[in-house]
Amino acid sequence: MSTTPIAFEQRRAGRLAIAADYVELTKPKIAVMLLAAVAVSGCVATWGQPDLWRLFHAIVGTALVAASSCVWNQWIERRSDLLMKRTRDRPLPSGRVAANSAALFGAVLGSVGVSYLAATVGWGVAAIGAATWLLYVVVYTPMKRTSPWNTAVGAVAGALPLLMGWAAMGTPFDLRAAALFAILFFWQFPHFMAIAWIYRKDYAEAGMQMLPVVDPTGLRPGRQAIGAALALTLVSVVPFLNAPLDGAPWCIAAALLLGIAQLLLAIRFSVRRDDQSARHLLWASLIYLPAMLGVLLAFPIL
Ligand code: HEM
Ligand SMILES: CC(C)=CCC/C(C)=C/CC/C(C)=C/COP(=O)(O)OP(=O)(O)O
Repeated sequence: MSTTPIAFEQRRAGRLAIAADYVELTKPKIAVMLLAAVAVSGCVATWGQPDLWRLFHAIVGTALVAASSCVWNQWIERRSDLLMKRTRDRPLPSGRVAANSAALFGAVLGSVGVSYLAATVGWGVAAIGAATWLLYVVVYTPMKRTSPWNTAVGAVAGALPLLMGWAAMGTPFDLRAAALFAILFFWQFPHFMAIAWIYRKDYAEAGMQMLPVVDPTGLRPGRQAIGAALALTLVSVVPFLNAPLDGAPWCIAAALLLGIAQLLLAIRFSVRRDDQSARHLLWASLIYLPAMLGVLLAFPIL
């Protein structure tokens, strides 16, 4: 029996939709920003002259392990995601992907990713990847239901991949590596306090103990956003100190400017504690990080 063009097109559209669901399970937007940060970390570790093959392997391996962690995070939260408007249409709660298939997908991605890292850039990087996976999936994800300190744990998991990019270059950890880690760690507080404020009702309904749920006045979330934005601004100049490069003053000025702009929006959010100021802070965080990564990347060139 011959296949009509319409039936062929329908099957193709169906296959594409399934593929899109599996991609969605890996949280691709977060992954893109995270992998950009890993790449920049590799560049900073080698003063702008990374071994491009090692960097490529670090990015591919980190992408696989991070994707696996996001699939498992959604597998664990497949029921609570159904309770939140923001997440109820995800592939698992909506039923478009079966729980078993997602678990298998996540397991394959994770084991291939850790093995790939071990084979290409070494066991050290693979071990950081596995530890980050465990922290995100086994510690952070259940902790969202029990303590507002979950964000601090999630922020460690979010920042550790930077050390994977660094270690993949064979450079020993130093003050600059610690500064990069601290930049991504602190960045996540204004980023997430803004998000958690915007979705505080959703989080409360799903039983998630985010800070704006525990403190609906917004005072503590505001203070946490300000404190972290201030720490971020201070630590963001560290990679440019004591460096034998001419562009340091320009990079320090740019880092301070970006940090102060975000800090002002964190202060505004803390004073107003409304959705509009939270949205502005969220946008600022999504502009800040790529801009700061750009400054770090430009440093050896200037
Ligand atoms: C404690 C750590 C973090 C938490 C709890 C968190 C949570 C979230 C949530 C819930 C959203 C969706 C906002 C919406 O739907 O309006 C989001 C967006 C985003 N996050 Fe994060 N995030 C964290 C860390 C990170 C890290 C480490 C990165 C990458 C370096 C990142 C990159 C992004 C990007 C690019 C978006 C916008 C794209 C999107 O809407 O999916 N986040 N984050
Ligand atoms: C190498 C490796 C394993 C890297 C993992 C890095 C990674 C994906 C960190 C995630 C940071 C984070 C806490 C995101 C929010 O998750 P959430 O569960 O609060 O977001 P949601 O509510 O949208 O699901």
